[in-house]
Amino acid sequence: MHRIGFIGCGNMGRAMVQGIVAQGLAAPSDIVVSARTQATLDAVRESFGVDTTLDNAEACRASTVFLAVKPQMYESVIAEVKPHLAENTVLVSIAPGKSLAWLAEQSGVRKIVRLMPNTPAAVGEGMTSVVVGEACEQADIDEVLAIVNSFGKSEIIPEHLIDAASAAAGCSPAFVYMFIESMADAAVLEGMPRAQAYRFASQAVLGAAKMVQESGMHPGALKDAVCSPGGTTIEGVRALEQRGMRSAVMEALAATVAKAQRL
Ligand SMILES: NC(=O)C1=CN([C@@H]2O[C@H](COP(=O)(O)OP(=O)(O)OC[C@H]3O[C@@H](n4cnc5c(N)ncnc54)[C@H](OP(=O)(O)O)[C@@H]3O)[C@@H](O)[C@H]2O)C=CC1
Ligand SMILES: O=C(O)[C@@H]1CCC=N1
Repeated sequence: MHRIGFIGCGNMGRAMVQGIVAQGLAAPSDIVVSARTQATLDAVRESFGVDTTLDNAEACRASTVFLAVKPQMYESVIAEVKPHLAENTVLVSIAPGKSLAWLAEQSGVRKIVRLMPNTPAAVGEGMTSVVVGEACEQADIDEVLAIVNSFGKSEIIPEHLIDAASAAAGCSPAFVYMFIESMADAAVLEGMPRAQAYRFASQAVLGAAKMVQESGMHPGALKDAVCSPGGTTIEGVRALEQRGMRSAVMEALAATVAKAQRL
């Protein structure tokens, strides 16, 4: 594995660095991270032993450079590092709303990959969508896939699907955490201690997700198998449907897509 650069190391950058280091894909000394503040760099170095710098140009001395700053910072950070990006660098964007064409125009870089990762990368259970720019060679693609597969699963998709992929996997962990929190609140309401409620709710979500992935059954059939006739679960299904659960979730994901298109 060649040297990997990260410009920005907040919630998402940190999750990726954590995943890469934990899986041993790259030695910490082969990862260089830049950020805005020394406090972030000290924390990242302390946690993962990677090289750190306040100089974004230093993070560009790598074969693959991740831009892990907020979309609103992309234009200024790209302008700053443009003179330091080598001809053969693979520039990796993780921002919603920034197209391959826009990234190429701003950076002057030929080889560009758009990713949409998610924070479960930190525990090796990420789901990353990968949009490969035309100028990338197979070796570049292999290198990026090796990186993202070190912290979870990935799929190459066409660019027009990235907002859908971002809604379904990039943003959705936030909604799942809200679901887990709500279920735990309900258990606490019934008297269960808070920490125990999080263990129960989170393990149920983990198990249900594995059932979808491994049973080969339709999610609706899996739901039916939980609903005993005249039982307790179907009462809960009715309550959720009365409150428009499916529509609420679809509206939430559609809102993320609409925002990505405004960025
Ligand atoms: N959070 C998530 O779940 C996901 C985020 N993304 C994308 O990842 C990107 C980062 O998001 P996220 O990690 O949540 O944001 P954060 O705000 O947590 O992190 C942003 C990072 O950028 C650094 N930064 C800010 N300005 C500069 C600069 N001028 N030069 C170098 N570094 C700078 C900050 O440094 P400092 O800490 O020192 O202030 C910080 O480390 C965004 O484009 C987002 O859309 C994609 C998928 C999922
Ligand atoms: O909220 C955001 O914009 C980023 C992109 C996907 C998840 N977090």
